[in-house]
Amino acid sequence: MDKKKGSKVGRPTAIRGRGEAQWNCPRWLLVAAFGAVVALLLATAVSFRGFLKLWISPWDAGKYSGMVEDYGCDYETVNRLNEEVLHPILQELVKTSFFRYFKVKLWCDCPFWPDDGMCHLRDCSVCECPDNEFPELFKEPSKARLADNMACQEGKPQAAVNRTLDNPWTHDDETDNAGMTYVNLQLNPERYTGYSGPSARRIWDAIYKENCAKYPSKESCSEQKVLYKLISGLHSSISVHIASDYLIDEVLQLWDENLDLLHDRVMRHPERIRNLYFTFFFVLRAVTKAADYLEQFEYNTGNSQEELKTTQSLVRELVFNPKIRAACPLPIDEAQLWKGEEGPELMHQIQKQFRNISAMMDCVGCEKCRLWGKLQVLGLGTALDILFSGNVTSNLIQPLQLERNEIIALINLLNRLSESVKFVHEMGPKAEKLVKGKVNATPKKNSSQ
Ligand SMILES: Cc1cc2nc3c(=O)[nH]c(=O)nc-3n(C[C@H](O)[C@H](O)[C@H](O)COP(=O)(O)OP(=O)(O)OC[C@H]3O[C@@H](n4cnc5c(N)ncnc54)[C@H](O)[C@@H]3O)c2cc1C
Repeated sequence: MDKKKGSKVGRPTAIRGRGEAQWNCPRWLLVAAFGAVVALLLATAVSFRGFLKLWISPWDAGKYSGMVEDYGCDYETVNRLNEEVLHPILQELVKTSFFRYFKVKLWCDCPFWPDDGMCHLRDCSVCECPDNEFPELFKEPSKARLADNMACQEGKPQAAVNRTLDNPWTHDDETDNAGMTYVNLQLNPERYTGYSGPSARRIWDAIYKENCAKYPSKESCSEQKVLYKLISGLHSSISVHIASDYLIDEVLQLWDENLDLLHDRVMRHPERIRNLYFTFFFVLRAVTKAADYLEQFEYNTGNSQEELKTTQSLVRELVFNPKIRAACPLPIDEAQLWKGEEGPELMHQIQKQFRNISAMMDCVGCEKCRLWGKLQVLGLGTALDILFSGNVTSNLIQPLQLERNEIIALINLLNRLSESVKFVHEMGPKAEKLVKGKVNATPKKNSSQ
């Protein structure tokens, strides 16, 4: 049948009865009408999903429900466990004199490029401890690591990756006292410092592009993905701390939360939240795996016996906590990683990447960010050491040996992550509603203009 003729015949007219008009309707018109209805239904579903996403809290909407990746524990349980058990213990623990002093070299030159960082705010600087403030016992190294007198890595990027160390994941060495200072972490909280721009961007770019690409290839192995998730989770945590303690007014020195920033940098990227939880759990897993070692460690600072007992009992409460063990009984099985022939080579490669990241902390152009960057990367390196060292060639397994500074870094890192998880859980939904409210309040452009 010719198309023109067909279309004329099919068009319903006023003089035809209803039934006639339906029967004579051409097939193309029915198909078009059906298509339109399907499209309408799809559009409604999509916009309803968008509506749900914006108005229901991300926890309620199931955005972050279910299992934390690679861990036998769901988000709700992690949040509850953190708020009821971990956060209160850790907050107490990091105030003790053992855990509040961190030994650090703050003034090494960047081994990768000329220093270009500038941070003008006074909150960029770190107030170092006067010599008489930190515990006398801390002046002695806690244990003899391979003493190789590692100095700063100036101008020797390779030196940062070729050393033979006890902890092959990091390049910090507590036995070398030259240029080391002690910092009271309680007086130098990680918070907004104003450090940003090309210097900060260059470091994050170098970390992600050169040392832990998100997915270097489609076949990218689980081990590479773990490294990416850990760094991304740490990055999320730093952003959360900036958002939770932000300088709203420099003149008035007014500090408050910045929920826009929280939303922009973290909440609107579900993957970054997932990585934060992953990193939190990873470090917690390391702490509980090293429970016996941590329990036995010498926490004496020369202060009162009372304080020593408090520190020891808080450590025990943390590492042997039955609620933690009962709540999430199936953690990541680290023995599943580094399998196969290429296991040892892969381990060396990823250790080298991580040491590069560690060395890159000397390029951070803001003192306080450098302090916390170094501490947290050392904490992550310690967690990696606890969980992975010795997994590749079982005949080389050595008993765990940690330096005092590594334990301080590990526990302070866990505390920072615990704070971030708590803030995201409590303030995330509010940040999302706030941003949605602003979007709704924006006057719509007049269509006739
Ligand atoms: C080690 C280090 C420590 C720092 N500490 C502080 C501090 O204590 N206080 C302070 O005020 N500033 C700190 N900064 C600076 C801060 O991290 C930001 O770089 C700065 O605030 C500028 O932020 P931005 O919006 O440009 O994005 P950035 O946070 O610099 O992010 C750069 C890019 O990385 C990607 N990205 C961001 N977050 C993630 C994530 N979670 N996972 C994967 N990719 C991501 C995005 O593509 C983003 O555009 C630190 C920087 C570094 C490198």
